[in-house]
Amino acid sequence: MATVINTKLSNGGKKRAYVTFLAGNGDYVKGVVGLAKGLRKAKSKYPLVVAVLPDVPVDHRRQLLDQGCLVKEIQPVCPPENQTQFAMAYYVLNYSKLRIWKFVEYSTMIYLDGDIQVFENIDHLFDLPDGNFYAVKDCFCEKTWSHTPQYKIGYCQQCPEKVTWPESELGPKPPLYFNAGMFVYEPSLPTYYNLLETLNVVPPTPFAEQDFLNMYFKDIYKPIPPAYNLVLAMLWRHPENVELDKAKVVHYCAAGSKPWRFTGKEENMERQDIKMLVKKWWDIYNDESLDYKNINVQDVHRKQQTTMPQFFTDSSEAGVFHYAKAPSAA
Ligand SMILES: O=c1ccn([C@@H]2O[C@H](COP(=O)(O)OP(=O)(O)O[C@H]3O[C@H](CO)[C@H](O)[C@H](O)[C@H]3O)[C@@H](O)[C@H]2O)c(=O)[nH]1
Ligand SMILES: O[C@H]1[C@H](O)[C@@H](O)[C@H](O)[C@@H](O)[C@H]1O
Ligand SMILES: [Mn+2]
Repeated sequence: MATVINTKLSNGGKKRAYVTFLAGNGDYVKGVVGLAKGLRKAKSKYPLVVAVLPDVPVDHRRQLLDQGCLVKEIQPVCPPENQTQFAMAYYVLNYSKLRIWKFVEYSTMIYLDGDIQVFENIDHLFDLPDGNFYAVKDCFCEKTWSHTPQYKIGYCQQCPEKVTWPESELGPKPPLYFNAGMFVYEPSLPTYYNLLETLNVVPPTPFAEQDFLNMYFKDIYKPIPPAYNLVLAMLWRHPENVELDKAKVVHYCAAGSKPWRFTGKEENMERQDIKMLVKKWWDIYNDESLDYKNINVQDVHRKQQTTMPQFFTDSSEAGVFHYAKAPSAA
């Protein structure tokens, strides 16, 4: 049976979509293609919007359109000039993710990093009550966190009882901190403009927009279970908090774990659970039956009408794109 992608995306007048982010001409496009196919395999009812920076080449955009994604170009967002050392040099790019708050044609969106795979349907997260910011608690135990007091004293919010937070020396315990590779949010123009204004007066920090979003949404942040964003380091840092067979969403964020670059040589990458998860990612990526063109083959009428790649052409302000039909690749 053909899976019907709900291009009207509505639920009682509310439009919903998944959204990811793509920058550059490197290999992250593979991650996004894999994600589009994973969402299809999980029978997600809602489409995947890809917010692309202008430097994403045409042939990569084409691959995404061919996978049924909605491609929307966004302009880069740059933090104020500063000497900050980002945990990874490229994290500065991720401030551009803030543009997804202006996708107000949708009432609720689920953001997913390109190095995430969805193995089970998570559409029910769209039904969570409005007014909150939902995401999974991060872990502070990997070396990328070595700049933080948490790392230095061995404190992690995943096991807060192990090391007591030294309030007298470091002040009040820090608020819960989420991983920004996956979150449920409501696009909003007032929030969008306020995010950008606030960014201009806040110095950049090592985890870039992840730190910034944590600061900005700390009062409305509601943690959701780790099954909705399994940060791989949890497997060796906090195995007691992980139920691997229940993980619906896996985030290949540990050093050396990106499936499309996987060599198995980096620390922890020889683990059986990691190799199994990398294989599961490849099984989806290589599964031609999950390609958009094959999924829609039985729905001839709909194919004629709506499966043509949709190009977005700028018609209002920079970065806001509306689509126009373009010739089919099929
Ligand atoms: O060259 C690149 C680099 C990144 N990305 C996009 O940016 C996302 C974030 O990059 P990573 O997945 O490599 O980052 P991590 O998962 O290691 O980092 C974590 O911290 C980051 C801090 O900037 C972000 O918040 C990110 O969402 C969060 O999961 C990628 O998934 C991808 O969607 C690209 O498209 N091209
Ligand atoms: O938020 C971070 C980020 O996703 C890193 O890339 C990952 O290595 C860390 O484990 C995680 O805590
Ligand atoms: Mn990631």
